[in-house]
Amino acid sequence: MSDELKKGLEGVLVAESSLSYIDGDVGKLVYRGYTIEDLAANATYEEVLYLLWHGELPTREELDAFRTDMAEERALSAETQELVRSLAEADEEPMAALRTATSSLSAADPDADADPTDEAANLAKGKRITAKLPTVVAAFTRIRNGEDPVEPREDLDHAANFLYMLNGEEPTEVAADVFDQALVLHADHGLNASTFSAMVTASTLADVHSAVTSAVGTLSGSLHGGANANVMRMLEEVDASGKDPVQWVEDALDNGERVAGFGHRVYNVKDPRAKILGEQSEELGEAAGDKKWYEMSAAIENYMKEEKGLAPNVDFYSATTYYQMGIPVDIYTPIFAMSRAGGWVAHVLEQYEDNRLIRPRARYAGAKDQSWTPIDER
Ligand SMILES: CC(=O)SCCNC(=O)CCNC(=O)[C@H](O)C(C)(C)COP(=O)(O)OP(=O)(O)OC[C@H]1O[C@@H](n2cnc3c(N)ncnc32)[C@H](O)[C@@H]1OP(=O)(O)O
Ligand SMILES: O=C([O-])CC(=O)C(=O)O
Repeated sequence: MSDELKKGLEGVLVAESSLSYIDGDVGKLVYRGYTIEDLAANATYEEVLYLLWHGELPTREELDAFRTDMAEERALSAETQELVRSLAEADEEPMAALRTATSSLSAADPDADADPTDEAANLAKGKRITAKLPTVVAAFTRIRNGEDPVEPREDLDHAANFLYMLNGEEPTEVAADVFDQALVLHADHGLNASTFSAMVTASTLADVHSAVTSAVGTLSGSLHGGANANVMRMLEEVDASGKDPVQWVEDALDNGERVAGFGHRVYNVKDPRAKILGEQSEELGEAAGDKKWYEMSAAIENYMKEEKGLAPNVDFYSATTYYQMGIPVDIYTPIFAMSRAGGWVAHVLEQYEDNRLIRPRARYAGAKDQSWTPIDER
C-alpha cells in the first residue's frame, strides 16, 4: 500500500469512463467523442442526454420518442408540490430546497423498490429526476415571489419549457436557444466533485435518488457550482461600488480573497465552455444595447490572466448570460444542477455497470498510545 498522499485527489485516476474527455492544457472538452463546440452549435439538451445515457446520437425517431418520454415525466406529485411550496414559503436557500425536493422524488417513483442493479429501472429513475428538476426550480422560484407555479407543457423542449414555467410565458426563440446551449455546456464534466460524490454514493449500491441528492449538495459549494451566483454578486458589487472593475478585483485579491469564476483543477487555459458562454453574454448585451456586464467581465478576465495567470471557468460567463436573460441570481446554481443531473445519472449508470465500493483512506495523523482517563479525572 502506497503512503503517498494526494490531497484533493489531484490527478488521481479512480475510474474508467466513456462519457467526457477533458484536455486541460489545450482547453478541450468532448462528450462521447463529440467536441463541446460541435454539440453547443448543433445538439439540443435532450440529444445530449440521449448521447450520454445511450452512448450514441439518437435517430429522429429515437429523439422524438425520448423527448416525449421526458416531457411526460415533468409533472410533480402532489406531495412534492406541497414540499416545494413549504420550502419556498420558508424562504429556504434554493440549492438546499432543490436538494430536499430531489430526495423526495423517490417517494412517488414507480421504480423506487427496484434492485440497484436493475439497469432499466435506474435509467427510468434518472430520466424522471432530470425531467422533474426544472419543474421544482421554476415552482420554487414563483412561489417565493408570491406567484402560482406554472404547469409544465409537453409540447415545449426541455429548455423552453423551463423558461415558460419560470416566467409564465413562452420564451423567445433566442432565449430558448441560449438557454438550451447553456444546458448542453453544463451537462457533463468528468469526475468533478459533485459527479464523484454521486459515484461514491452509488458505489455503496444506494439508489439513483440518493446519488443525485448527494451530488446536488456537493454542487452547491462556492468552490464548485455555487461560484456562478457568486460571480454575479461580485459584478453587482463592483457596479454598485462605482470602482474600476480591475481596481476592485485587485483590492479583493490583496485582501486574500478568491475571485469567483476563475481557476480550475483541470484546465490550465480558458475553459472552452467559458469561451462559448462569453460569446453568448456579449451577444445578449449587444442585442439589449448595453454591453456593460460583458465589458466588466472581459476587463476582469484580462487582468486575471495577465496578473495572476488564471483563466475563467464555466461559471464566469454563465453568470452574465443568465443575468441578461432576467433569471434571478440565486437560482443559477440550481440551473447548473438541472443540467448536470444528466451527467450525474450517466456516471451513476456507469458506476453500477462495473461497480466496486469507493473507499480511499487517510494517513493517520492523530494521537497514539493514549491511556484511558476516567471521566471524573479529566
Ligand atoms: C463548475 C466548477 O466547479 S468550476 C470552479 C468554480 N469555482 C470557482 O470559480 C471558485 C474560485 N476558484 C477556486 O477556488 C479554485 O480555482 C478551484 C477550487 C476551482 C480549483 O482549486 P485547486 O485546483 O485546488 O487550486 P488551488 O486552490 O490549490 O489554487 C492554486 C493557486 O491558485 C490560486 N487561485 C486559484 N483560484 C483562484 C481564484 N479564483 N482567485 C484567486 N486565486 C486563485 C490559489 O490561491 C492558489 O495559490 P497559492 O498556490 O499561491 O496558494
Ligand atoms: O470539473 C470540475 O472540477 C468542475 C467543473 O468545471 C464542472 O463540474 O463543470
